[in-house]
Amino acid sequence: MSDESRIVPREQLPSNGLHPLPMPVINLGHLTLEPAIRARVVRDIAKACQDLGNFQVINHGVSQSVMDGAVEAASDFFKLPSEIKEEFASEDIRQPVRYHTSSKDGISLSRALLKLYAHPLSDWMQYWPEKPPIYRDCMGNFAVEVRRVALQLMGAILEGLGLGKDYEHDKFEEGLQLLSVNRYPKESEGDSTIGLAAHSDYGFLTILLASSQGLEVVDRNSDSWKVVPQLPHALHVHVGDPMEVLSNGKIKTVVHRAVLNPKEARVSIASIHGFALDEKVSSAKELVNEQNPEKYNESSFSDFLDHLTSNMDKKPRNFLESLRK
Ligand SMILES: O=C(O)CCC(=O)C(=O)O
Ligand SMILES: [Fe+2]
Repeated sequence: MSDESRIVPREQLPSNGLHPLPMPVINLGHLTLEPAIRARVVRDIAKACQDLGNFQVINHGVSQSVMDGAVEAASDFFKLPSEIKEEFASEDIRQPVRYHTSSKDGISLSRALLKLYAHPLSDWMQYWPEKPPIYRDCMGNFAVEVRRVALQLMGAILEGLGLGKDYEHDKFEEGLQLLSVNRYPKESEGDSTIGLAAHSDYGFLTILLASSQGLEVVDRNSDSWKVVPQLPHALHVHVGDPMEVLSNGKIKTVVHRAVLNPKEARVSIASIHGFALDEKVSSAKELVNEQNPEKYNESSFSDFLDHLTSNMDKKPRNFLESLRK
């Protein structure tokens, strides 16, 4: 996603697309069971975050009808005549609702994007599209439900880091949620086989719902691209730059991209979760010591947007790298 991500020169990596990534699948329902079971799930999530940076969740509490409704609303929006969609176009990357199809951001090679601020919903929904008529309800229901999953996961990850599930509780509760609603053409109709080039996200967590396969991630073990399998009823989760900062490098951000699907146009909804616009993220003091000195300077989402704006005309610099001490 253009505004919440950084560009990484990963194009040189071999594409190993035929080999799907072995994907941990976490049963989130087990998080609310007895302490011993919860502790095991927390360990599995912590391991997935540290080893791979991504995993999938099932039994997450977002109903299939809510997921289908969000995908339908997204698809129907992108089918609207251009002049209706273009009403949401803006050069200002701070706009809470923004539509674009150009490759000005350097990473949208063959995609249309509608970016929406989503939390608190009552502040932002009034700016969302009113067409198609199901849009606000369907996307709003998904936003609320997926945010609950994100907060639950964040608690488990913080617990897994040894910080306790309520670490910085208020900052997560009051944090931003952004939806990147993406539409990619069928492969034969795209300008390039890549829809969205390599990047990492500017949120602690991204939860992704997609209508079909197309997401690829860099597998750290083989340093090659791997296809993310599309599992029924599952949501895909990956960590972003602020998680690397908060964990002082214990958890690494995930470089990913979207390739065009050969069989059909594809819609994806990435829900991105961070602190409030001006709230700084720094490495947890509990994870900093003589052996592990603080690796990053603190920054806010607002700093990231400033960074994007000031690098817009040049090849964008990697934001996370710019924070490294
Ligand atoms: O469409 C996808 O699979 C990925 C989308 C994504 O990475 C994003 O919106 O940041
Ligand atoms: Fe992304």
